[in-house]
Amino acid sequence: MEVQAFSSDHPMAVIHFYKYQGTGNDFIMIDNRQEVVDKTDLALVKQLCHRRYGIGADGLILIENSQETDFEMIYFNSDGSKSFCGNGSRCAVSFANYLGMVGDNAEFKAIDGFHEAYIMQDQVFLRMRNVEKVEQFEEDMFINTGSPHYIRFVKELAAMDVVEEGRKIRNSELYKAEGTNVNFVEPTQEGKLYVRTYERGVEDETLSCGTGVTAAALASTYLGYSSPVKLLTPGGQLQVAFKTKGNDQFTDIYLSGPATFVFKGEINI
Ligand SMILES: N[C@@H](CCC[C@H](N)C(=O)O)C(=O)O
Repeated sequence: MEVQAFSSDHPMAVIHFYKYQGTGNDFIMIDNRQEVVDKTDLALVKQLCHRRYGIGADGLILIENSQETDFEMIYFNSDGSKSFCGNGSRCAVSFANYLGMVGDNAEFKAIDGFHEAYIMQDQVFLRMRNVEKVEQFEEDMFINTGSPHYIRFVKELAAMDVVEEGRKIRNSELYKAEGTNVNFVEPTQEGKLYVRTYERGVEDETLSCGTGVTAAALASTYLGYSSPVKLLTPGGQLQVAFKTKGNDQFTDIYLSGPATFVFKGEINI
């Protein structure tokens, strides 16, 4: 990845940022109501997310004003590509609450449409978009939960090379143009699902993926699981509740888990 180090010699602007994490999926949050960040500057997004030359994060989120709803959330992966992010949205709701833009209930706009969310104790509950279809590939599945997810149930997930296996699927003929996130899932003895995710746009394994665990929870209904499904990721625990409609449709999908402020700072660009 090509990035440039920050230069503090001739600062042109100061950006105040906040760092949040949702089960270890970490994000730079910026209040962009005054348009301090040029959202077409993808080199800046890459630079800010870089773990050695920048602040370091899986993604960057801009919170902007919206005419239609409480706020708009604009999500960038660390490589500058755009998508929808479940954990990022939960962190965005927590950040918007901190900014005083919303109370414990919020409605916001994202790249995949409008979302409702609420905060209860230390958990943020996020309503995901309805899922209209599940694609089946022998034992694997593909579900779009706002972002695209390939799901494979495996054994001995803890020992698996998720980066190598995930990258093969992400770069396969079927997906290489648009890319896909790849989730490896293993049922646990306690009736939960252990999920590890290779994320496109980060091009690495992340500690957790909200849209990914949502896809895994919906896919697990074909193995006899029912709502709510508890999921363990390397970064912590999430829950997905939903209603089923017919064979492969899901409505009222709620992803919930913690969304935590880590630190804040400022950077000259
Ligand atoms: N970590 C996210 C998903 C982020 C988007 C993904 N990498 C993509 O490009 O589709 C989540 O919590 O949902």
